Amino acid sequence: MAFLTHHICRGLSSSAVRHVVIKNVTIIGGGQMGAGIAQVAASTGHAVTLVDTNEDILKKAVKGIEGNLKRVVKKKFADKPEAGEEFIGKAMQNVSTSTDAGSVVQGTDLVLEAIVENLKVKQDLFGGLDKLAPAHTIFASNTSSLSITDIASSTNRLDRFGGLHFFNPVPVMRLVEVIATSSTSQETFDSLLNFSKMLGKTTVSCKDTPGFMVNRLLLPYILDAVRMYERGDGSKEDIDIAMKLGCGYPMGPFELSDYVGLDTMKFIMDGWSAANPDNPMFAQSEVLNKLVSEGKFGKKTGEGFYKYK
Ligand SMILES: CCCCCCC[C@H](O)CC(=O)SCCNC(=O)CCNC(=O)[C@H](O)C(C)(C)COP(=O)([O-])OP(=O)([O-])OC[C@H]1O[C@@H](n2cnc3c(N)ncnc32)[C@H](O)[C@@H]1OP(=O)([O-])[O-]
Ligand SMILES: NC(=O)c1ccc[n+]([C@@H]2O[C@H](COP(=O)([O-])OP(=O)(O)OC[C@H]3O[C@@H](n4cnc5c(N)ncnc54)[C@H](O)[C@@H]3O)[C@@H](O)[C@H]2O)c1
Repeated sequence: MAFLTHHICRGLSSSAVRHVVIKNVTIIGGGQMGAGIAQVAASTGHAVTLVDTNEDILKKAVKGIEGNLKRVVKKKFADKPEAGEEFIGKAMQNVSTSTDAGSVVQGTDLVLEAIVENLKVKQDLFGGLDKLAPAHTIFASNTSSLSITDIASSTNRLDRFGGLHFFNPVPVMRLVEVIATSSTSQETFDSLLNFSKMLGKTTVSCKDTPGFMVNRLLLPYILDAVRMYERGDGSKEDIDIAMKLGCGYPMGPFELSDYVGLDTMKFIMDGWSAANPDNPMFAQSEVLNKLVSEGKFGKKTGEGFYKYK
């Protein structure tokens, strides 16, 4: 298990508050997001323990992190291959893995969750870890759009609970939404803000409102694109081209959906639909349901709206 570091910042500027300096991080969920966050945290000098349900997933995650670090190094150390190798070596040394979250949280400053987008599953995870993690440990969720307040309600550390919403792919996307509930303490918020900055990200401060900032605007856009396609008003290819060339977006809505993962997209939609049953925007999508029921989750399974094999 990685070493324990827990510092209280003192003697900063007069406006600064005491907060936990996050050095030792437990990331639960080694999928797209968890592995990406682990990569960035490890390469910025944090001791990271990545947790998932089985060894195969963790092996794949670690292999992916190493592969992506090579991409980073190719550009960052273009003229200094030895320094690049050293950078990768140091980052990889900072990563350890476990299939037992309970046994690794004792020495951690932050438990950051990036598991399936399901309220009950996230509550069960945090409820269990709350009894095992030290008092100073901060809990945070990378949920796309579930309420942080609802997730935190399974714990007794409401003041040490917040949201850290990263974007996919984490090593490339520069934003982190830092979310405070009405119970999140200023110290916890500052710790989460500083941690995100240490990762080299730009932060925005969000209240715990549905979809925070980005997804509150992105969700209606993507869902409208799906409806447009379902109505036959345009092909998915043309809608994607339209948004890329008409708006300068790097991906069209269907490419982006495949990139996010259609399983995750359906989880998000179902959550919003349950919370807003009368809003037609969140009504079930036949096309999305069919693809998900066929196991076509997008890029990660080789097929979604498009084929990747
Ligand atoms: C209904 C619900 C819907 C809501 C969904 C919400 C989901 C969620 O909550 C919010 C999100 O995340 S929303 C999603 C938000 N996300 C978006 O909106 C993403 C939109 N898409 C994009 O920004 C671009 O298409 C990409 C950056 C993905 C790829 O760029 P490209 O030009 O097509 O292809 P490229 O040339 O291959 O890569 C370019 C550079 O990136 C580098 N690189 C890539 N992956 C890497 C990795 N894993 N590691 C390290 N590096 C990585 C690569 O090496 C290269 O570096 P170089 O130094 O330039 O050589
Ligand atoms: N995909 C995106 O673009 C994106 C962007 C921002 C936020 N998010 C959010 O991040 C979270 C993860 O998304 P993802 O795309 O990485 O999903 P993913 O399916 O790629 O990975 C989820 C991982 O969590 C693991 N997992 C599930 N339950 C677990 C448990 N109880 N304990 C340990 N591990 C468990 C799974 O085995 C899987 O490896 C979701 O809440 C999602 O909404 C996703």
